[in-house]
Amino acid sequence: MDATVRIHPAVDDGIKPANPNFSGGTLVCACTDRPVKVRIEGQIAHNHACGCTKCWKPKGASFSVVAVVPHDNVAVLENSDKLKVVDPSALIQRHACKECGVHMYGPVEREHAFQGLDFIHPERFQEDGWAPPGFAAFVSSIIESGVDPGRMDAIRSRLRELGLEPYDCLSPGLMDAISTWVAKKSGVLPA
Ligand SMILES: N[C@@H](CCC(=O)N[C@@H](CS)C(=O)NCC(=O)O)C(=O)O
Ligand SMILES: [Zn+2]
Ligand SMILES: [Zn+2]
Repeated sequence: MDATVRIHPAVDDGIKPANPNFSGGTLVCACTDRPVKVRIEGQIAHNHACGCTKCWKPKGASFSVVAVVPHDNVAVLENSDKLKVVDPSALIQRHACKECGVHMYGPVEREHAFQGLDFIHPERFQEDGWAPPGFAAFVSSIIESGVDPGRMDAIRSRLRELGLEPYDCLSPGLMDAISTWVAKKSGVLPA
């Protein structure tokens, strides 16, 4: 394995398996003073590495690790006054801590296949046991953050070694789900 290619701290030294008894936890931002705390009920879904420029990445990481949970399972526990929406025009309303910059949760409120889901970064859980990432999305997008295009073969190989199949958009299953939603909405497929 070429471990010199750094992807993200949650995967670089081996991916931890899910605890089947994980029933939720608390996400905490990086502030030492008055950290934002967000309670998540239940296990996360569709966890993946994302290479896009919009998802929050820890320092030095080329990918984020991001998953979804139903919006009703998300509750801000402490210091909500520190939260600000990064880009109000985006599909994902990423609520970031104004001080440390960590994205705490990102609801999809717009009419979309992902409506009702919130995007979260499970590495911010205080607890272990969350479902590990299963694929890598928006891999080519890391070039937009300044990664040398000549490193892409090595990065895709490393992702495959880690069991994170690389895709330049979302995984086929999620892309199919989005297109199915669009086809049913337009009426070309029965609802
Ligand atoms: N190449 C673009 C891709 C951005 C993108 O489409 N990100 C995906 C994955 S998170 C998305 O669904 N974005 C919706 C949003 O940002 O609201 C970038 O890196 O900025
Ligand atoms: Zn913070
Ligand atoms: Zn992303």
